Amino acid sequence: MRTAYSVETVRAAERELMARLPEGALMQRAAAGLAAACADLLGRVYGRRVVLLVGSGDNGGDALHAGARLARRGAGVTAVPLSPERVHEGGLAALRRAGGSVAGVAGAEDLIERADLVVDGIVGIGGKGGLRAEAVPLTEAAARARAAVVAVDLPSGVDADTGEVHGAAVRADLTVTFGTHKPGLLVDPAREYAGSVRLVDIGLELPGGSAQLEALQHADVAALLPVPAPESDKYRRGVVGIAAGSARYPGAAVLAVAGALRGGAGAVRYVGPAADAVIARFPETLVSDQGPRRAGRVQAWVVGPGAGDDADTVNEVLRAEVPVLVDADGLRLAEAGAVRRRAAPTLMTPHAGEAAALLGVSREEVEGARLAAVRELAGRYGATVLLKGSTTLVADAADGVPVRVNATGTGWLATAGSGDVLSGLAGSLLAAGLSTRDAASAGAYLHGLAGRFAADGAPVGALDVAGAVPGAWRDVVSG
Ligand SMILES: NC(=O)C1=CN([C@@H]2O[C@H](COP(=O)(O)OP(=O)(O)OC[C@H]3O[C@@H](n4cnc5c(N)ncnc54)[C@H](O)[C@@H]3O)[C@@H](O)[C@H]2O)[C@@H](O)CC1
Ligand SMILES: [K+]
Repeated sequence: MRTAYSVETVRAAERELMARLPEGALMQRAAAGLAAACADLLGRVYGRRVVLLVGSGDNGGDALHAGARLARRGAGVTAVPLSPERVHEGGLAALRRAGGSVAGVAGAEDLIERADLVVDGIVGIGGKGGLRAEAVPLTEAAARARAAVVAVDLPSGVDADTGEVHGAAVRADLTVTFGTHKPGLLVDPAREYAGSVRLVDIGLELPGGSAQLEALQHADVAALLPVPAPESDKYRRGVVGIAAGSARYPGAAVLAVAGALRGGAGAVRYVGPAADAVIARFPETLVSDQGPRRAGRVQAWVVGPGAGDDADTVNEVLRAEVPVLVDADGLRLAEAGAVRRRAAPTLMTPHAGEAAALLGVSREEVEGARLAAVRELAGRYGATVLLKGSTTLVADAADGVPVRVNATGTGWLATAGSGDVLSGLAGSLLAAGLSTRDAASAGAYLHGLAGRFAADGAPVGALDVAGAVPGAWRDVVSG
């Protein structure tokens, strides 16, 4: 599992460690890791041209000390301090001793254009707001140039704690981060600015249980997925009910069932007006036209995909005493009070547009502040909320529970009906006994991986994604 900690927690851990180490030792660890990452990227260090963009704090200090290491290996290193009156003195002296030079901001754009590598040491976890004006032309020059851009700790200008980007920010090819991931490195839009991320261990000890974010990996998901025991039968494995589709949108029912059949439940019950279409495609489905209450026992419900305006079905499902996943039209039709009053857990799965409608803000606001939006929705509804997107987030209503972030997705998943497959898949995991948080995060993980496998670099349809879920499942459990 990858975890990300808040700036406040990182600072406290750093203070504690620094008190036990000789002065400057921590920065040397950071600089050594940074220099090694730069050397790997350059391939050959000798003779390469490196420009360091140096801010006024310790982030600039890291860049200067790493620059000194590269200069000692034969690179031509030039530091460009953005506020020459405030620069890390020890770092600057080390760079000079190693044969590096210092240039003013005035001619720096030319240097950047000729560089092989630009190191962004403008700001790290001490940054407030977007980049200041004097840095913007330099970072634009870096983006234009053929040089690789390596960000120190964080791309300067992004918000470490929230992943928000207010104003200009550096776009890096690689971010070398120290001690732990910061939330901004895992959540869009900031994540996109970070490029690939390399974590350097500097010996920080972070308090267990206080992470802001968790990103599950194969082994974590494998441990969550249900495995049928020898004595299992279809009912013990769990039955998932799908109340979806309408005369107008029968396809949503088919797609939700397609996802549910691959999600580990022993049987899938379908309730709604698209039974013929469902049976034609998936004859193993148990269908009923009696409405959710009289459809027979289920261990979890999925309601909403393609529901149109059928509020009665949504409300009937919300009165069930089993976990309920609400998606798509169901999100609009479900009353907040009815969701909050439920005794059994609820999982809501909006995309940014649906989340924006529920919160009464614009889609851009949700996309720009995804962590805040998902937490706010979970709190308002007293539910687990899965906010879809390039980095899908899963938040619980309870305070202090790390938000899960899923990064297995691919842009090819942005295809009609893909969300219906996810709702069926996650609902099936709920019926198999996973908690709402685990079902949502394991479902998103498998769905993203299935999207990658099905797409393999080309467009795919939602049924292809459902068809690729077993392959994703096998990949996860086989490590
Ligand atoms: N504290 C530690 O123990 C360690 C810190 N390390 C490095 O130190 C960094 C934190 O250092 P600092 O606390 O000095 O903070 P930073 O260097 O991240 O930034 C603070 C400085 O930048 C200025 N600043 C703030 N916002 C700005 C903006 N938007 N544009 C331009 N300048 C801005 C501030 O006036 C201040 O001088 C980490 O990100 C990491 O790179 C590493 O060396 C590892 C050890
Ligand atoms: K930086």
